[in-house]
Amino acid sequence: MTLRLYNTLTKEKDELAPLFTDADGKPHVRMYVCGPTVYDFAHIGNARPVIVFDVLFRLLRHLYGADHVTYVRNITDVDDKINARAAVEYPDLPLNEAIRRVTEKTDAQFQADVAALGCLPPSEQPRATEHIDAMKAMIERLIEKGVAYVAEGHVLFSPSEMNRLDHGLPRYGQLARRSLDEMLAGARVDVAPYKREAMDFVLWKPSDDHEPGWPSPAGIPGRGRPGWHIECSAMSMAKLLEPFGGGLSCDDPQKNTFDIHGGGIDLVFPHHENEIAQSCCAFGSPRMANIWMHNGFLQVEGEKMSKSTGNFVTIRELLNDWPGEVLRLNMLKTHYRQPIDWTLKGLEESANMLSSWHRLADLAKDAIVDPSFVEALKDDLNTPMAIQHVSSWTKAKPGQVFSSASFLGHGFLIPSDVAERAQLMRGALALLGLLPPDRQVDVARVNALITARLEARKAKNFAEADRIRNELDAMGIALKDAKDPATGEIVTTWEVKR
Ligand SMILES: Nc1ncnc2c1ncn2[C@@H]1O[C@H](COP(=O)(O)OP(=O)(O)OP(=O)(O)O)[C@@H](O)[C@H]1O
Ligand SMILES: [Zn+2]
Repeated sequence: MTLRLYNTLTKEKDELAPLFTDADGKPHVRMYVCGPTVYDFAHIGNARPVIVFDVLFRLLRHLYGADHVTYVRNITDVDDKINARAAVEYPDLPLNEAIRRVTEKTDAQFQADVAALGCLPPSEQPRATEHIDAMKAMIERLIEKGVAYVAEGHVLFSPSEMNRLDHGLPRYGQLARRSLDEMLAGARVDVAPYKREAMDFVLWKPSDDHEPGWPSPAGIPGRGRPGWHIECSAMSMAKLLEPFGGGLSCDDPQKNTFDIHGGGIDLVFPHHENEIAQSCCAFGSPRMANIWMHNGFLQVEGEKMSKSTGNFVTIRELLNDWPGEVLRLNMLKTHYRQPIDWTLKGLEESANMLSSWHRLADLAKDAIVDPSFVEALKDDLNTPMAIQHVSSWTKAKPGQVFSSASFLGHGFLIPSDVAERAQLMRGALALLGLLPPDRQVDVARVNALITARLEARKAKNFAEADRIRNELDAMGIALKDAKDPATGEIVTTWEVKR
């Protein structure tokens, strides 16, 4: 089966068909996920998209090869929430210096938190402040096309003007499945005076002298700063279109569409709708990204975990009590589109489950990736199904056919050989990012050191042999020497210490 992903745009599971081909003739997948606004500790709800799209990134690397996937997750380091936090936290510093301190500190915390949750660094993590020129170029293009206008030092995007353009572009509201007329009818009455219509949204706004700002686009005097939505349109252009032959100077729609765009379900409207409006109008392309994926909410007692309601627990706090892999597994037990209720009981179950998995994986030195396990992930990242499969390796009796009727309609055979099950377990855990760092054994290095130690012993260089044993010990590897009864030679086996 090819990889199928649920697409918010089509409301169906669509097959991924990468648009770009690398020089070696192999397909290249491009994925963009909206990243954090860096002003405060991330909560475990914010970790959900990071973990979900990390699993997808790992799966794509497995299916297409690590060199054939580009995953971009941005860092929003210009935002009024950041300005507000900086003024409160460092009232004695000039605002721009205070902002720099807040964003640097928060970004470092975020990177450390998500690394502890087993997430690989994305291929690129562009910062909004490094792409202001790209934002300005897009804004000027949108004004030229008549879908954006200048008013009182602001630049605003007009969804009504977009819908008046008649050239195969998406209608505003296509992703959210809401019509612009309905939205306008239901809009608030206290619309900012510089907006022509209630649904118009900000591309650029003026900055006071003490606020962060850059020379404004489109001949507007003075300084200003971008709105949130244009940041993602510009950064995805800079990282996923221009390096692949697309961009503002290219009017080939194929070259101005990338493969996957993701984020939490709350980003569908207005953020992603507005990203689509900006990008499709700027490039004249019918699609910004082919597949739009959205994760469901992490909830506490039925309510979305969020900063504003105060019902949140930070990743950092949870990491004090639980290994990152337990938090990660607890997230993956639920399908990414379903809501998760975050409970202590769930965490305890995940901890138990994971320790039995690790015990089995520790029996193996090598990893094998089980095709049925991968099939589950290829079906819209069905992690609960994949986990059910993995659990069967520890639970069911070897040799038994595990007949889960729901498992893609087939039963599957549990290998009777424990060594084989251990290898499968190691492969599955690596693909899900659930091996703790001390269990991610560099097998080639261990084997090379063991060979070197045996050679040292043969040469009666016992000091060197002991040094190597100590080095392996520090890596968490325990050695066992035995004599091969047939040849009389020393044979060394190893295992990961618990
Ligand atoms: N409870 C949650 N469950 C799943 N994803 C979430 C949750 N809260 C935020 N996200 C996601 O985290 C990412 C960062 O979002 P954002 O920076 O808007 O979060 P936030 O400002 O902390 O939100 P809130 O104020 O609601 O807590 C987005 O992709 C968003 O969809
Ligand atoms: Zn975005």
